[in-house]
Amino acid sequence: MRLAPGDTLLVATRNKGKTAEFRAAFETLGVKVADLTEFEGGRDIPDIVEDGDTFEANAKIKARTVALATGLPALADDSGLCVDALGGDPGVFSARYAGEGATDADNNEKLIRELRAAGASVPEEIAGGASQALSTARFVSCLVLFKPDGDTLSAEGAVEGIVTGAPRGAGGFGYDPLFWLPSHGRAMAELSVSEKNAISHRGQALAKLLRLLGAPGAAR
Ligand SMILES: O=c1nc[nH]c2c1ncn2[C@H]1C[C@H](O)[C@@H](COP(=O)(O)OP(=O)(O)OP(=O)(O)O)O1
Ligand SMILES: [Mg+2]
Repeated sequence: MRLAPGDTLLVATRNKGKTAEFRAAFETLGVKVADLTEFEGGRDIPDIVEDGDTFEANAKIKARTVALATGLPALADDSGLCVDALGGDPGVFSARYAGEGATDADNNEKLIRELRAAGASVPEEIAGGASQALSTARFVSCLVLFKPDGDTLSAEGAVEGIVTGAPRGAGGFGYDPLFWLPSHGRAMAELSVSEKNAISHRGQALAKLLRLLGAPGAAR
């Protein structure tokens, strides 16, 4: 599959934060992005049950569902936060950490509560200037591009950071205000979309996927 300027790529998500990041990345290729709330018939696709055990399984479920419903190639992301002090949780359960229908605020509150209850902390030399550093962690993203002929391409990316109990920034979405980047001295939510794409789990996965598609260096 080739992505050419003027093409529209369907993204199998209802998360506007993800859409904004994909849109910014694909803009550099002249490729338009439409999510499930935007493309013709997208709203009619029922909520997709993400019951896979891995990010890749869930991304494939989302991409396949949308590609088969539309007859067009579809890109999906499944992602989450893996926190060391919680044994890798919430991982694939990140979106529903505080229960089905949980908001980002609910999930962030629960994360801080659980880490405080566990007495988690990070030594200053690792915390990299974070205040209230609670645990090392990584964001993970798996992207799957499902083509209507059944062919799939997938790519994964991860970014390391520190979960803090002191939210910062108003950008991004999800757990971004709690995710401190020692190398940048800022929280993920303090980055612009393009700064985030340049380092994030999703940005790295997308760069790999574009390389697999033969668009070297694009979108970063
Ligand atoms: O860059 C990120 N910055 C902050 N938080 C993030 C990020 N990337 C994933 N996350 C969190 C949000 C959500 O709690 C879960 C993703 O869950 P996930 O099912 O993949 O996405 P979603 O339900 O929001 O949208 P959709 O499934 O329609 O693509 O991990
Ligand atoms: Mg989801």
